[in-house]
Amino acid sequence: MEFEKIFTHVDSDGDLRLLQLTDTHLFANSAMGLLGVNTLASLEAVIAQIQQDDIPFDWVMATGDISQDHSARSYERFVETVSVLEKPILWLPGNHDWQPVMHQTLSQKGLSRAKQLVSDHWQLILLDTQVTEKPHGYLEPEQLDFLARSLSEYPQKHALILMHHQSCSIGCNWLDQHNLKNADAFHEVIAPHPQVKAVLFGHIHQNFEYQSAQLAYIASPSTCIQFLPLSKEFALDRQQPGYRYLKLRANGEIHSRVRRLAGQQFLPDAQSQGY
Ligand SMILES: Nc1ncnc2c1ncn2[C@@H]1O[C@@H]2COP(=O)(O)O[C@H]2[C@H]1O
Ligand SMILES: [Fe+2]
Repeated sequence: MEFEKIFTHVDSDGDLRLLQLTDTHLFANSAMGLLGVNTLASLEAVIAQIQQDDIPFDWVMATGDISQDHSARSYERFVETVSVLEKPILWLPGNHDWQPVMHQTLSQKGLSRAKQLVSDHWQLILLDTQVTEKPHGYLEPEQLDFLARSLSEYPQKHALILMHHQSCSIGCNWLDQHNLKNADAFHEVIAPHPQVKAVLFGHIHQNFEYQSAQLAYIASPSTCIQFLPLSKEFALDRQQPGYRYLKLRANGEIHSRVRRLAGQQFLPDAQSQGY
């Protein structure tokens, strides 16, 4: 597999500004929902919120589970809906995505295939952790090699690593069984590279931030349904859909926050036991 790279230049303040959108779980049929939440309507509401918030950003990062039904139409809907932001989008696959259709459709709709973004002070590395038709994640040797190579290539630039699955425990037992299975191998690769500042992920459908001795682990709410933090068993949250904003400073600091929709418009079916 070929890993494409993009070079980008940021304005004089040196900050690289990102929006994270994750786990949109879209369908071909715009009337369909996940556990009672219409996923296209909730994504549209999040996009409208972003426009209203009017925060300056340069790139959109889509961290997986774009589609819930594997259809080309669901991927088209993603691009059509997010394109109103008029910003470039980079993406990586989640456990629910169907990569043959995902690659083809997103490329046809004009999205880059790049998995490395190199800026003045930062590089972003987007990894594929998908294990076909399994909810947990795994980094194949090819992905670990790509990561190691990219980090060695730019030792002077701060690094943000993006992937779908969590490489640390998040305190939800039922979700932690669907984690990155070879997190040890991942941590071995990044250990000699102190420029790695954070790993940004999706999958857990909740806000999450944890700073370890070496790096920060950061996740964002889904644009549809939310899982209850710190719950042993499957449990939904009444928190609303949202997105994350990140400002990557020239000095290596990350300033970030989560923004959720106001109100209670998107509430999942409280009786649901999973999907
Ligand atoms: N009740 C459940 N128990 C365990 N796993 C579940 C349950 N319901 C859904 N899942 C899986 O857990 C995953 C977590 O987020 P995903 O969006 O990847 O999709 C979810 C399903 O694949
Ligand atoms: Fe998901």
